Amino acid sequence: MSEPGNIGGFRPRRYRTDGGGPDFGRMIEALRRIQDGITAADAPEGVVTEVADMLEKVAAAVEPYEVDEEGMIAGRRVDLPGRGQALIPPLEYDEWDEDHVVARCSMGRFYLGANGAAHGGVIPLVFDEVLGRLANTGRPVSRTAYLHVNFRAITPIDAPLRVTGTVVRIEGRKRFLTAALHHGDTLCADGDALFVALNPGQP
Ligand SMILES: CCCCCCCCCC(=O)SCCNC(=O)CCNC(=O)[C@H](O)C(C)(C)COP(=O)(O)OP(=O)(O)OC[C@H]1O[C@@H](n2cnc3c(N)ncnc32)[C@H](O)[C@@H]1OP(=O)(O)O
Repeated sequence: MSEPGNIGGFRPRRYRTDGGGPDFGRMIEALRRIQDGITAADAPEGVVTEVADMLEKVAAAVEPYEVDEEGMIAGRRVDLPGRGQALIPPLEYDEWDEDHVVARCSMGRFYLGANGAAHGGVIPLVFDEVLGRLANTGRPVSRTAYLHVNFRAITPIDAPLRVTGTVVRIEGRKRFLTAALHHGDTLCADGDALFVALNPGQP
């Protein structure tokens, strides 16, 4: 798999891989475990109080190191699952070029909607993430103008999922892409999106 370090027109330092600094990946993995664990737990009062105390200490430990967006690590570590951003399911990329992408992920309890199915809002999040990165691979930066999603079957949590994305065509500033999400042979969701390349000065 080849994955560009400098995507689209974003400033090069915005996207980074491990530079040998602090183990940010380990911290985000721990945070993902906390998200899943707390979501899944029905703990007794003493444990809830103890965990709340610990989490307040965790928050207090990192808050002095807040930086502005330009200096952030989360969301910019393209070598980490989900770019090191705990909102995004931990996507791992198997294939990547300027025309298509194939990724894997499994969504934990944090992403549960109900009855074993992933929350419906997570699927557009996954598609926007995968298609956004694909749309901007080797091209000037674009943003999502629309993203249409069809929910074809429930997306199970704690199960291996496959996400594919394809660039269908490009017309000037407009990039049309499609996405699909499978569990085994089951098509769980598909979608199509328009990304529009930004004009100078557009945020
Ligand atoms: C490693 C890092 C990877 C990062 C991955 C994450 C990527 C995530 C990507 C995102 O989620 S971005 C956040 C969500 N999207 C936004 O916030 C975008 C908000 N909208 C905008 O900023 C503007 O609407 C946009 C830049 C998309 C377009 O505005 P413009 O004023 O530049 O475009 P304009 O209105 O001139 O339209 C350009 C063309 O697109 C067409 N168009 C625009 N919006 C459309 C729409 N919604 N539906 C259909 N066509 C649309 C429009 O008709 C026109 O077609 P023609 O050139 O053929 O005339």
